[in-house]
Amino acid sequence: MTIPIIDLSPLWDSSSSGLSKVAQEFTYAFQEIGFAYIVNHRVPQSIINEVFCQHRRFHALPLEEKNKIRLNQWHRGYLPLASYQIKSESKSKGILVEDTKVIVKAPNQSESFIINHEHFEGPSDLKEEELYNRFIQGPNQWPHGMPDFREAVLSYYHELEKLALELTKVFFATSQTDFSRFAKHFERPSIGFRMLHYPPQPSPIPEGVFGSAPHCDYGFITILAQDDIGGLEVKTPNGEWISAPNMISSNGESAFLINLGDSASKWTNDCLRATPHRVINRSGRDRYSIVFFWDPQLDFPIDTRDLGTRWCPAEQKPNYEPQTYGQHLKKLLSRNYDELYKTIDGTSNKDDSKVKS
Ligand SMILES: O=C(O)CCC(=O)C(=O)O
Ligand SMILES: [Fe+2]
Repeated sequence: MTIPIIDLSPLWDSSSSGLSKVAQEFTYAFQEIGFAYIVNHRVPQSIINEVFCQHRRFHALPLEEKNKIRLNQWHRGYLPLASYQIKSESKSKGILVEDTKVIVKAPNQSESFIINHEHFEGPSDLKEEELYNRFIQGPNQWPHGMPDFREAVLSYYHELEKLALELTKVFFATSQTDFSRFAKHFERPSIGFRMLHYPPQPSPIPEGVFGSAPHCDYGFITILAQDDIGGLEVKTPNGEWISAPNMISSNGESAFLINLGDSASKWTNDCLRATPHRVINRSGRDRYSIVFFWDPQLDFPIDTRDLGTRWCPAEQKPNYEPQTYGQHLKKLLSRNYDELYKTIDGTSNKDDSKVKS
């Protein structure tokens, strides 16, 4: 099984036939393997090159400097090497990740710089300080004295916002649902942005030690850029791990890899896959990647019925109870970052949205 390549060119002529063509390829990719390369994405290569250059600069800083912006309670800042361990129990059709609990023996062998969306959500009569106290709402942290870093990160981030919105339209086209009905939920999306550095893992690599342990993403659509080191692997529906290296398209530009998170899979009643993936850096060299998590607003209701009957016939009960995206995300994040969140939220981490049969 291979990861399909989706050419986005037909999208750019703004015709409905172009959207349908891409949506067809998207449906195939996400019903089958749950990952795809996208080419002709219109993100300038110069912006991609510059953000990777700044990414390397940031991670080359002394630890003491990076620790000045250590990850805060709003999930923004620097997350040091091997500081958290994945306990995700996410599941997508036919591919269980539960077994990862048994085999993950060490924290992730990576360090990250993380920012999230910079706007504040909630009732407009709340003061900004009050909004800061709400779940994952708060200011980003930036390294001191590195304006070029901030500029490069934000240029790339804004390009990916535009691309993600186009991919969202494709997602709704796969459901034969009109995007305009949902557009307001993506006016202030929840965005997670993570620049990961994976130092070489010392050989021999013990079983159960990962750069990134097997997991499914939590949210809606993920757009990944990576250097040419390799190490990302994707679990196919028959249980095989296949590698998903960087791909340079025929026009000389880097392709992006896209995948869906659990909330998109739940939304489509498990018809489109959120596929487990992992990173093991066997290369002997440093690996750098940039992950852009594009998710709806926190108060967005994830309800299969809203997508019509494409994924769940009217007479069938959907697999999940409706839930807001915030409820879904909070449970998954607090499970994997419990030390960080236990002070913020005393509620249960159990995912209780699955309909009991
Ligand atoms: O670094 C990568 O290639 C993948 C990272 C990843 O899967 C994640 O952060 O969710
Ligand atoms: Fe991931």
